Amino acid sequence: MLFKEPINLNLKDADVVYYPNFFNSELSNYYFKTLLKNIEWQQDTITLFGKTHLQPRLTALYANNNLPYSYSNIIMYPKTFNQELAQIKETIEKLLDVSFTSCLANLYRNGQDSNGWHADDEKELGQHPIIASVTFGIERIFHLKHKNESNHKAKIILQNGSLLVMKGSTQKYWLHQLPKTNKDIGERINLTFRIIT
Ligand SMILES: O=C(O)CCC(=O)C(=O)O
Ligand SMILES: [Fe+2]
Repeated sequence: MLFKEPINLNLKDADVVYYPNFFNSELSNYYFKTLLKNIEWQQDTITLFGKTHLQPRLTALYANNNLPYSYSNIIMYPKTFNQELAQIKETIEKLLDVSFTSCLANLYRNGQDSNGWHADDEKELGQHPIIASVTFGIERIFHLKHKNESNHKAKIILQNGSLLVMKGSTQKYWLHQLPKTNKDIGERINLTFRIIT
C-alpha cells in the first residue's frame, strides 16, 4: 500500500481531504476489473419535476445491514458485500477509524455519464455524515461549491486509486457534482462508503 501525503482542501465550513494514491496502481487496476464484473450494476429511473429519466450512470448498493437508502425518489435495497468491497472497506476503516455500514457504487460508462449537483444529506446518514469516496479507472473532475457563498468553490481531479473523504459540516454547507465531459474516455468506478442507520 502506498500512503502518499493527504491533501486537505481547506474549504470554509467543510472538511474534505484527498489521498491521491491511496491504492497503488496494480491493486487499483485489479479492483477496477474485478468490480466491473462482480458488482450487480443497475440503471434506475429518477423522477424530476414529474418527468422520468434514466439515471446517467449505473449504481449498486451494498451493506452489512438490510437498511435501504433513498435519494432523488429512488429507494435502493442493499446486497451483501462481496469479498473485494469488504476488503476495500476494511482498508479505509483502518485509516479513518470508523465503521461503515454501506457502499453506494457508481459506474460512469463514458464522459456522458455524470452525477449532478447534490449534497449527501439524507436523514439516514445522520447530522455530520462521513463519506469515503474511492475512484478506480479513468480519472474525472469533481466540483464542490458552497451553498451560500458563490466565491467558495473547488475542482479536483479524482485519479485511479484515490480516496476522497468528506466529513463534518461538508454536506450541510456544500454541494458536489461529477460533470459530463466531451472527451472520449472510458469507465470510472466510484465507491462511496457511508454509515446508514
Ligand atoms: O462519482 C463521484 O465521485 C461522486 C459520487 C457521489 O457524489 C455520490 O454517489 O453521492
Ligand atoms: Fe455525493
